[in-house]
Amino acid sequence: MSYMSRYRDWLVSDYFDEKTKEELEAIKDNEAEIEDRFYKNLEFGTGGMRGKMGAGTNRINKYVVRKATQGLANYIINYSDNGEDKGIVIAYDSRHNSPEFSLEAALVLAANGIKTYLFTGMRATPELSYAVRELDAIGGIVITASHNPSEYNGYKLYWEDGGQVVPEQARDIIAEIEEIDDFSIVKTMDEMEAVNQGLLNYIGSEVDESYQQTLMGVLPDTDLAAEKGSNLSVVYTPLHGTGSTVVPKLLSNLGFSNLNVVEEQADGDSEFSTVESPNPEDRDAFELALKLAEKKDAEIILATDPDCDRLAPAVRDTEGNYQFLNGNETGVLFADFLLREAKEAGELPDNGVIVKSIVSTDMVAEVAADYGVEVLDVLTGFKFIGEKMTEFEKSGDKEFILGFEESLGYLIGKYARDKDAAVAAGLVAIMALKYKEEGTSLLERLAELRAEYGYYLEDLHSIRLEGKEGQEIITKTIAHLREKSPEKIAGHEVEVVKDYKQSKVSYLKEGREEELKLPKSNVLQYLLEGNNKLTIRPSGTEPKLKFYFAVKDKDKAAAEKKLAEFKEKIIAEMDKIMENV
Ligand SMILES: O=P(O)(O)OC[C@H]1O[C@H](O)[C@H](O)[C@@H](O)[C@@H]1O
Repeated sequence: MSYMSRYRDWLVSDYFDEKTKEELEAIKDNEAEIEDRFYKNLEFGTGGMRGKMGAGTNRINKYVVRKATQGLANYIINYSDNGEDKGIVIAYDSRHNSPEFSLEAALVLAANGIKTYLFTGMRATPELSYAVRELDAIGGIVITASHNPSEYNGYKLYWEDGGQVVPEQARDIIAEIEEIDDFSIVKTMDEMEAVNQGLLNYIGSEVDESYQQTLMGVLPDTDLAAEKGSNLSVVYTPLHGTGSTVVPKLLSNLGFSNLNVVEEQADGDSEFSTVESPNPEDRDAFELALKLAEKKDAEIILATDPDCDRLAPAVRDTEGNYQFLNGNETGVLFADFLLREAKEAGELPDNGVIVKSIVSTDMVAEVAADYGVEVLDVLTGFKFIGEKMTEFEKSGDKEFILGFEESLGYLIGKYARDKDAAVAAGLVAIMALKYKEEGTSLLERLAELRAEYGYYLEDLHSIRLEGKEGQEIITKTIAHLREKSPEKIAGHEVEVVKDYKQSKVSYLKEGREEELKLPKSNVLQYLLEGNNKLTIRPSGTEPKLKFYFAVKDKDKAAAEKKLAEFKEKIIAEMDKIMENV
């Protein structure tokens, strides 16, 4: 069906409400907008289904949520053992329509005879991951668009181990969703009736309590925090999101009583009105936190994204300035700290493993190697880290120590299968306190590690390319690079090309090829002479083409210079390619 006929369908069908029709009527003279809203169905990407809210098949709205949930219900009925009784846990964040979409999803499941557990207020994504395991459910849904701007919402899907569904399973679920070509066959039922029949169950504080206890249980040095936590001055911002339901409580339970929360951002405001984008990767999001930190003389600042699965820390240096730690730096510091502590306690497993994404720093492998700990690479997306954890749990082959991604996601402990900014916030505070007690600091420790293992520096450049046209540019750019593989990038000779879509590593000097052992994905990675690395991939969560730069050099000045030149040249080269595709 063409986008125009789909559009007309929505306008005339009795199934869609008046508000939806009015919204669609208003764009009747804007063919580009009609095309963008109807040329396809909203897709499942890295982090589930995510898009702008609004009427249309390529937007997120109650109809698309209902349809996706009917597909999920069919999948549960057709493929799972006893999934109807085990049920689905549903959580949501602070966005517009999040409570409504959650209830819609719950009622579709209930109408299909599937039990649901719905949180009574906004909750952090990692708490959902924990709750799926804790309640022994068949899966979970989180209504969130994570760190995207306020006009977005989304639908993250979890399976019974607490991890987001991985591609193979997602394909089967998507097939069920795609089979529904008529919205009106989607089942739903009355809320009270669902409650009375025991199909809809509201949950809240009891899960919060056991989640908090669990977090306390996996964190190291809680005695130190209980005794001396008040010595560390901490500023925290949930950036208007769900972090406010868990992080302040955790930090205070741990003993960090000298905690100041950015009041203006602690309210769950769906507009995220104090920030341009609620993404802790953006320095601008820290403006209010920095002001408060200066006022309160804070030693660390912690910021979490709206669904509280990403954490960005900033640390005060000896000159009183705040230095941001990116996901790679934080991941390396976590690995170093956890491994050192485990070794000192005589608890270092001999089959320990750290799992990270292919675009996260290789420095961690050097740190881990000194402890005899393996580092495993997976594709971008914490679901792949969660998948590995479940494999280890089943086989007993490896002992999971840490999972992290450069995109500010971390997990320690096996209580969840998604990244947890709350546990990461607790760990940063504990580490900052411990180093302070030892007369050093997080920044000094990072400098020591770089002095020991080499100065690794990484950076990310993203180009936002919206809509159908944007997607085409992204696809064509990567296809062009795949076809005309460059011999040199930014003046550096290309030594190795990893093409994750074709599952192929090419060693250009030796003229040999090997098979790549990861699932297929549209990623190109170039290893260049002089310890430089470039990775290119489309974002699976936002309309962006992403370039990841990684360099290594002898010291800070050399690495910074190298990275700056590398980045500048590559951006110019890519701009040229993109202009001509
Ligand atoms: O680069 P993207 O595909 O947008 O993904 C970036 C990140 O997005 C979300 O936060 C996912 O949960 C992460 O696992 C992923 O690393």
